[in-house]
Amino acid sequence: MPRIDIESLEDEWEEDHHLLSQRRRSDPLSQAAKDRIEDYDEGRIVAVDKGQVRVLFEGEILPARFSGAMRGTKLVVGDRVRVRPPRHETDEARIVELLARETVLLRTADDALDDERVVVANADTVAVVLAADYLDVGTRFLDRVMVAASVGGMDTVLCINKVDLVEDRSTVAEVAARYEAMGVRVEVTSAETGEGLDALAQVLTGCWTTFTGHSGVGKTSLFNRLVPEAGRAVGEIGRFGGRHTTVSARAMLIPALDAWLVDTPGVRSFGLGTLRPEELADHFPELAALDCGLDDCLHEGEPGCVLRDTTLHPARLESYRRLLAALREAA
Ligand SMILES: Nc1nc2c(ncn2[C@@H]2O[C@H](COP(=O)(O)OP(=O)(O)OP(=O)(O)O)[C@@H](O)[C@H]2O)c(=O)[nH]1
Ligand SMILES: [Zn+2]
Repeated sequence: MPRIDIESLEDEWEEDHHLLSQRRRSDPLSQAAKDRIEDYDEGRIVAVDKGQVRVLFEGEILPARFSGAMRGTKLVVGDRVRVRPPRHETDEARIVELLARETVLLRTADDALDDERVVVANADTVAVVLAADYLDVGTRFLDRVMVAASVGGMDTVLCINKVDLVEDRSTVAEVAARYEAMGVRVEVTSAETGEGLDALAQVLTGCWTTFTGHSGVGKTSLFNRLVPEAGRAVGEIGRFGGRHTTVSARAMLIPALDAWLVDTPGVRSFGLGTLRPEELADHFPELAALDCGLDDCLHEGEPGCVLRDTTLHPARLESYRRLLAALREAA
């Protein structure tokens, strides 16, 4: 499998985006044109590359261009849009309007919440894949993604993969229980032996799920097991090449499950938007449930803070403190 230079791909992505923004136009639309737009049916963006998109429209994946009025709008995978269908054989579909986003996943840490930072819109779930033999490092990453998912309005699912590699499963069980207690759904899997894959498939059914996880945890292997026809599904958006040749996200359908899996290559961490330090606790389920009775308490051991009397898992407390420090620095 060819290795890619993520830094240079990200630079390229930024350049493309810059070019697109320079073409920004702001022609006001006539009322008649607005009325026409409202008549068009909805589609869903399934791939974005260099300002070109593919849209799922009436069961088909079509290449599409932006209408003039859409210039300067950055579309992302998962966006709901209105589509003017192709009018003749050599015509392309046109995206005429972006509809409001219900959820967002942001790229990069601690940035302002703006369109340029959205990598995926309207996904239901973020699935974090961790390797069973690497849970210490993994849970720190998971804790950040859980906050990003919560800020963006999505649920988190934890997938502990490579469970065939650990003999003693007590750590896996402890981590699973820790997160289940917070209301996170946990699936324990092996892409090698097939363990847990049916349960994972169930979680994905009928949803748009964004997969994330460090390199080597087994995301591709899980995809390949879940989507035996992955080659074909990818082929449908073939112009964008294999998964390592595109820098934006794209979605793949598992037809049998009506599940869309979103791949976000080149995104190394997820941003927390414009979250203020005093809001962080709202996105830690164990802390959100606490009521200190103190205004804007950061739960750092202030006199009277209930955290003093609460047994928060030490690893979660450490994650909380680290993210708090990061948010303070960004503020
Ligand atoms: N033993 C074992 N090996 C696995 C499992 N899942 C994946 N692997 C192996 O781990 C290595 C990395 O797997 P990938 O699926 O490429 O991991 P990835 O998360 O897609 O990695 P990137 O593409 O770099 O982000 C490969 O050699 C896989 O065969 C598993 O459940 N058990
Ligand atoms: Zn407090």
